[in-house]
Amino acid sequence: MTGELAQPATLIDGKAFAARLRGRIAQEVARIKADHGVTPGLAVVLVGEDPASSVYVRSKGRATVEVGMNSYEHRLPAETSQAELLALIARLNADAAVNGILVQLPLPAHLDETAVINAIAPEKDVDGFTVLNAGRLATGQRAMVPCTPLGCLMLLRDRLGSLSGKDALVIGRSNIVGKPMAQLMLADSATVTVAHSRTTDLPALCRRADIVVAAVGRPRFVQGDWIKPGAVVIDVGINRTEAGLVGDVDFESVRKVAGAITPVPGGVGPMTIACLLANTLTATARVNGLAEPQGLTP
Ligand SMILES: Nc1nc2c(c(=O)[nH]1)N[C@@H](CN(C=O)c1ccc(C(=O)N[C@@H](CCC(=O)O)C(=O)O)cc1)CN2
Repeated sequence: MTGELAQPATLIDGKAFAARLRGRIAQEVARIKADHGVTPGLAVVLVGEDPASSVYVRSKGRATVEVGMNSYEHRLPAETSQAELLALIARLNADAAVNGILVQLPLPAHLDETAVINAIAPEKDVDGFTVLNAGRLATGQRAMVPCTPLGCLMLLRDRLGSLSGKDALVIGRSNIVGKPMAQLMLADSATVTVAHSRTTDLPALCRRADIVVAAVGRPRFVQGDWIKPGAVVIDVGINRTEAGLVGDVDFESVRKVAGAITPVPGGVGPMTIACLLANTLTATARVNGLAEPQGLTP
């Protein structure tokens, strides 16, 4: 293959980075408890029994308690109606002990995901998925930022220092990852291209990119001969295949060309949960008029 480097790519250890971030959050939680008598609270709502979602919700609850926050888990049956779900969200919006609310996605098909998300009070929207927070992010205003893109941004800044002037390619245009990721890198003065299923000549676009964020939901989609030597590759994919869990990047071919790459598992995934805790702490500080801990927001 052309462009192979003598050294394989550096592994970006998201698991270790996330552990350090959770450690910092735990210190901040202890400090605001001691100084202000405030304990952050996170409510997570799961509708149905999707096995992967169930695991994520359990991990979120465990991580919440481990950093000293209160965790409120609401597991609802798959046949929960829209009205019942909206009534629960209204109760959580009104509950002063709850600083963050998260509805685990995807929801069962009979529920209106957009309406459910937008029922969450924007100041408690720790997923950053409400239209108000998405609009604030897009217009450069103070927002709650979606957890996965926030985690990717932290890893990129840690690796590169500044993103200014870098050519960045986001593959995928979802509201959860692709669009907010593009907004965050644009705000950091990268030159950002968003590619999707109708993009022509994706490999050519990819070869120009100093940064590639793959969030396309297709196992091992991005190939080594698409990568500019030395580029930083962030793999957001979580695909369960017969060969096990794989990302959206063909790890073996890409690592020979890239300068740095996130593995799957152990890359972006753990950052998603750590950033959820970061957002919950930020939401708690904001609602109580406390100084926001540094380094948890873009
Ligand atoms: N309301 C939300 N729903 C969903 C989100 C989200 O951010 N908010 N993101 C994903 C799922 N997700 C969190 O909810 C998530 C995915 C993956 C991981 C993770 O740590 N992955 C591990 C591998 C774990 C495994 O074996 O499955 C890794 O990559 O190392 C954490 C959270 C969709 N829904």
